[in-house]
Amino acid sequence: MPPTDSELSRPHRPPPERPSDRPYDRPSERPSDTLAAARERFLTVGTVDSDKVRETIAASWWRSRTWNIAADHVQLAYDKDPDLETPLVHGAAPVLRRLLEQLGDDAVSIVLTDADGVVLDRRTGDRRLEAHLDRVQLAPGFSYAEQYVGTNGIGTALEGGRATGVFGHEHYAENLEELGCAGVPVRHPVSGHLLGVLDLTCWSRDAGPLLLALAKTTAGHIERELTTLTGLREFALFQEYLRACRRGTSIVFALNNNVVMMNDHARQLLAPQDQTALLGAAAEAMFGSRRATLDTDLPSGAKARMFCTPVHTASGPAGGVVRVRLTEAGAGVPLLPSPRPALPGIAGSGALWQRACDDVAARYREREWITVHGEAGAGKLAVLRAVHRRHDPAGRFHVVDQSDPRLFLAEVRRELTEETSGALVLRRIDRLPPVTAQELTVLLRQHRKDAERTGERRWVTATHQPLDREGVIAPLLRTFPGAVEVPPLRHHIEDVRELVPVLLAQVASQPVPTCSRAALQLLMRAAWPGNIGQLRAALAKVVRNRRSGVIEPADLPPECRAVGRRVLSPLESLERDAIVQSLLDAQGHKNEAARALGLSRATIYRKIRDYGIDLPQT
Ligand SMILES: Nc1ncnc2c1ncn2[C@@H]1O[C@H](COP(=O)(O)OP(=O)(O)OP(=O)(O)O)[C@@H](O)[C@H]1O
Repeated sequence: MPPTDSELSRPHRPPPERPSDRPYDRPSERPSDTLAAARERFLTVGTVDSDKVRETIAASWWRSRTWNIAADHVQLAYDKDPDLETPLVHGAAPVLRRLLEQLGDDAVSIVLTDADGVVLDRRTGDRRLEAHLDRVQLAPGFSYAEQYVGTNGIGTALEGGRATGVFGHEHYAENLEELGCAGVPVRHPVSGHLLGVLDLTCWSRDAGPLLLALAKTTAGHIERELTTLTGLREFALFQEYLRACRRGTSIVFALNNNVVMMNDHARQLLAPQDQTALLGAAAEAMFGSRRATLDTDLPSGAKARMFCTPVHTASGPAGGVVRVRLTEAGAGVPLLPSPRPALPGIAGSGALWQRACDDVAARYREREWITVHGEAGAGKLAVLRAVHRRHDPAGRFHVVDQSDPRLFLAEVRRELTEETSGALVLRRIDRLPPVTAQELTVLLRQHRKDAERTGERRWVTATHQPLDREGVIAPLLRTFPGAVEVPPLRHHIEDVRELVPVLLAQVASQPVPTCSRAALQLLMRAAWPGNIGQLRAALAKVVRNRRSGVIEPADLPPECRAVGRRVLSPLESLERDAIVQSLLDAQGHKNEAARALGLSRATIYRKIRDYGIDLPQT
């Protein structure tokens, strides 16, 4: 049955003590002039009345302000040619048609957007509402992402990754104040990727709890259509992939527009830039309908032979499976699998993170003295500790911190006289006063000479954060023949998924809380300038208030909710890793990095901007 005006309308009850932000947002139940006054105060004085404004809305207002949205007029992005040949548009079409028939000429508009908030489809049976939506440009081609419009049902649902209602004066832009919107994210049924938003919009005075309930049901119906459409195709692809994996020890990929599958051999044997190059070549080969064998030169210098098998179903192409044989190894790429056992106590499988761990482990085996550098909280000490524990679980692991420079040298001297084959870490040597750094240099040089004579197996390492100039510690750095960089968290952001349970286990007592998918999405989109250390501190803050159960977006501190980036697909993460590595190899020279990857100059600049890659200047 279609909902009627009376079903959608809101019961008038007295306002609650505090606004609720329960699992899904509900329309405001307080008089609209109170909310209007709260909004006015926020816009003029910059304070939020937390007893009058729901938390989700307040967080979104802050984001809107960060994006410099003008509240009195909005400037929307317009895409004159949005992609309408997508599974989302096809899957949604019958569902939207049925709903419009049910709604008849009720004043409710059905809107479908893509993952960037660009309106793909809008259906309305009511002329007056339709004309108003045209005036506020809630129309095909215009983006209702929060960064253009501020708080609204579409953009705010996209930012939070969950069903969200925005009603009347809760909108940031004043020309939306007459509307009530309920936006629900629509996800790909297999990959879980965000595809877009289903939004229902009506006059604010008509909006009630049923609007959000109806939007959720409709989004559910679209996802079910997508399951039928894509389920068969992806199931066929998965079966073919498993068959290829079972056949032997070769590298296997399977891919289509939505999913990339890659077996362990691919991860272990291929450098990130080679993975990207192979996936690119495979994607092209998949356009054909026949099996193909291709020989490819990879960026690392390796050569590969690819056996591509397209997969078809009765309803069309489903993607393809590729087996790869490396015919020649490239620089630093082994031809045989090297099983990579997990390091104790730490998480992370992103390409750059793994590379840093492998590098430290290789230096450990040689007992090469190294410095480990990287941004604050990137995990420098954690990697050193884990590598040492893995090889010598009972061995001595001693850390000397620079926090008290007067005691620092005495402690290092004492430690160096210990007879041990354990590890010594000099932490944050960039903060040592110049005199201490000089004395330490002399002490270590002398010890190295003695150690070479006696064959001592002690492993001496130091950590430091990025240096503007090496300056006074240059001689100290030269005492360490090797250096390894630990990447910032934003360069292996997908590892947040693995890090969160490990960090929660560190900071919470039993039973350890878990993290909902929506909260995880937010954590994966935050900037984390303080890296893993900051993520750990944020989770410690959360568990002080929630000792068990499931962590939801509302539990997260504000720093996690000022989000600015979308979650990358597996293929995009690989590409981002390859670009970062190539830039590092080229000392930051973008043209050189583009050449090594076979990209044009314009493309690498665009990708650096899109992925938010921000490397220290060299
Ligand atoms: N991969 C990881 N898995 C689990 N916990 C980690 C990981 N990396 C870092 N941590 C935790 O994050 C916190 C910060 O890490 P760590 O102290 O190693 O950073 P750092 O780079 O040495 O910091 P600083 O720059 O301040 O010296 C620590 O509590 C550490 O245990």
